Amino acid sequence: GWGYEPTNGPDTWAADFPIADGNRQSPINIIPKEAHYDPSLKALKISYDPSNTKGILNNGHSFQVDFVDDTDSSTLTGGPISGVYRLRQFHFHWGGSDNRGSEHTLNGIKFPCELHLVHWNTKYPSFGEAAEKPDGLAVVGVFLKIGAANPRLQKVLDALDAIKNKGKQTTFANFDPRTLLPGSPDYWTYEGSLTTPPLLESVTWIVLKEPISVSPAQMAKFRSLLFTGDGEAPCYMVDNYRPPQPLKGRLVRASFK
Ligand SMILES: NS(=O)(=O)c1ccc(O)c(NC(=O)NCCCCO)c1
Ligand SMILES: [Zn+2]
Repeated sequence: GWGYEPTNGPDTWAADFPIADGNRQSPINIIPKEAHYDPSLKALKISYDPSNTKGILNNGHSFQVDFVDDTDSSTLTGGPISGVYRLRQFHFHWGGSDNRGSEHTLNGIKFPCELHLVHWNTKYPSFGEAAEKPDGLAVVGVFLKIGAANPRLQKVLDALDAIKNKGKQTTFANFDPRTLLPGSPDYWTYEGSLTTPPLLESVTWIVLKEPISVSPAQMAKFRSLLFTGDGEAPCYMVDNYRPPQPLKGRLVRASFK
């Protein structure tokens, strides 16, 4: 199956997922000077209920923290979206060293890690249905940059020892993903896709301007995970990022001047 190795990585995905060469693929390189300030863009309204936290899973491509999404208790509204989107999960992408790892880039600069908070439009009956619609998903992206240790990340990182291998999951409760967000509300937004197969063109991307911090030791925790299952030859989970894709005429809007 698909992955991030030379034999199954991003350059091979178009064979099984031809939409990889589509007109609204993600991620992209964001060039702030070429973004269009849109005064009609609203502030993001984020309201999460920590009691919705369901668990943490190594899915063989990243690890994700899953949320109960059968009610409107953890939602995203406002910003560039209409209606109510429910939080489904959050996950990360990262590099084998601090000079790479993010999916979106800023003026061609890669960050060591990128957080994705995945939400789906409640006008559709489920995440799966929404994922197939052009306005089905909204993903908030947050850059992580090397600096002081981030205490908000630590509870997530401390759970990784229990999910080292592909397919492992463990209990994870009462986590408020809001604590992972930076102070500034400023964002860029554009129409794009999932950054992993099936690469569905259903995502309104909302990439926050202000990064959050992560320390080198915390990055080493991310890199201690394995792509591989128990009993397989171990392969460290690193460089699980897709590089930027062609803009193909899309506008990137900014919520700030
Ligand atoms: N990186 S992303 O654009 O925020 C993103 C958000 C939600 C997703 O569902 C996926 N991709 C996905 O689920 N692929 C199916 C197999 C994954 C492991 O089970 C990617
Ligand atoms: Zn992602």
